[in-house]
Amino acid sequence: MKIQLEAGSPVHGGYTLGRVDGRVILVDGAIPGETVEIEVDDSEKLWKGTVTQVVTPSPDRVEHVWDRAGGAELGYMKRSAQLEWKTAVIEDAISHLGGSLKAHLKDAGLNIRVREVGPGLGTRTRLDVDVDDEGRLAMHERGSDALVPIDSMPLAAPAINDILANQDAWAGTWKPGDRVRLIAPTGQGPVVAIDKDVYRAPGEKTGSRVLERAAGYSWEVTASGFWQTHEKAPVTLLDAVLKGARIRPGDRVAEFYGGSGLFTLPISEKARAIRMFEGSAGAVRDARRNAPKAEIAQAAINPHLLATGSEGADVVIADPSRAGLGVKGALALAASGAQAIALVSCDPAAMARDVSTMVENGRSVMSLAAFDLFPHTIHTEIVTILS
Ligand SMILES: C[S@@+](CC[C@H](N)C(=O)[O-])C[C@H]1O[C@@H](n2cnc3c(N)ncnc32)[C@H](O)[C@@H]1O
Repeated sequence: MKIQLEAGSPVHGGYTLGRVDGRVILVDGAIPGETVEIEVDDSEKLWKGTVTQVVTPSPDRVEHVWDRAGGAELGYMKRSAQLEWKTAVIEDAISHLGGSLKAHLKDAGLNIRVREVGPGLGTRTRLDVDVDDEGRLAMHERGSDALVPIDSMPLAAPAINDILANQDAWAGTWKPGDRVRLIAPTGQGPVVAIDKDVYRAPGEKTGSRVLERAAGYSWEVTASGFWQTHEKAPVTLLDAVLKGARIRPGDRVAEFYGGSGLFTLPISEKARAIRMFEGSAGAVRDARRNAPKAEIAQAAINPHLLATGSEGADVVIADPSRAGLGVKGALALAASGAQAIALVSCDPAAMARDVSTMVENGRSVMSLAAFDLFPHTIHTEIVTILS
């Protein structure tokens, strides 16, 4: 079914809100204010529509930076419009899921504004791709299982694009069905990781870890493990967390979801002591090498551990995955004796729930900074400091 409507405000997931005859439709591919024709999928209770024609284009509409495959959902609008979009999505999450948080932020004079971090293209240091039946590197079409062969990906760093453009030279290194990670580390030349094997040139294996550098520190990170993907993410998040939490030399710090030690290493140099918790065995091995002064435990983090692990800490840092802390986890941190809590959230809805839970249980937001570390996508990174 085709419908024409005016696209309303953006919401979580990359949609704008549309309304027809009082019914709400989630619209994919529109910019607020545009009149668009959409193909409606009415198979679910909540209708969704995909733009088939833009009737009245927004002045913010540009040629898509990457519509060959998924991974750049907002690539059809100017970067400034993407920042406004992401800001509106965070505000919407706070209004709908944040309880009294909206009023709390207003009273504290804190405005939300997603900040641009560097250029929109050429900044991604990791790209996960598949090998198709013909041995070509490929990505999934958005919302589909179909593989599209690629020889460039504009969001990725130039060194990754060099590998994509010269992939014939790598024939024989990977095979159909492989999952391949292309990495352009900040501290060394590019590598290709296929499962546990890492290559610095076609057929030429190298060590399993890559060197990352930021803010005068360096980390060795397992190629297949987690590391922030935007080249400026480490320095941006370190700055926001370290300055925001105001860690002093006498402080005892508890860190949860510490990964390979991005925050653990600098804090272990600044604070009296840091205890870090992380679930992945590989990340824990890396973190122990990267931050030998820290006490690092491999553990499944849950509300009980958030409570016991933060006992005696002056500062708590938590950087959970997309699901966030959860209400019980946020309650545990709110009840800790820490003077400062730094929460790094990569999902606006989880952030709104976690921060409002802490605010409604005695904590105050000192700052809330949102960074566009995933340009052209729907994702944002948010650092909230609470006292
Ligand atoms: C967003 S990453 C952040 C890592 C690190 N702070 C960084 O910026 O590089 C989240 C980390 O939490 C870990 N993790 C996620 N859920 C976990 C859980 N329930 N228990 C323990 N670790 C978990 C993941 O292995 C991952 O390393």
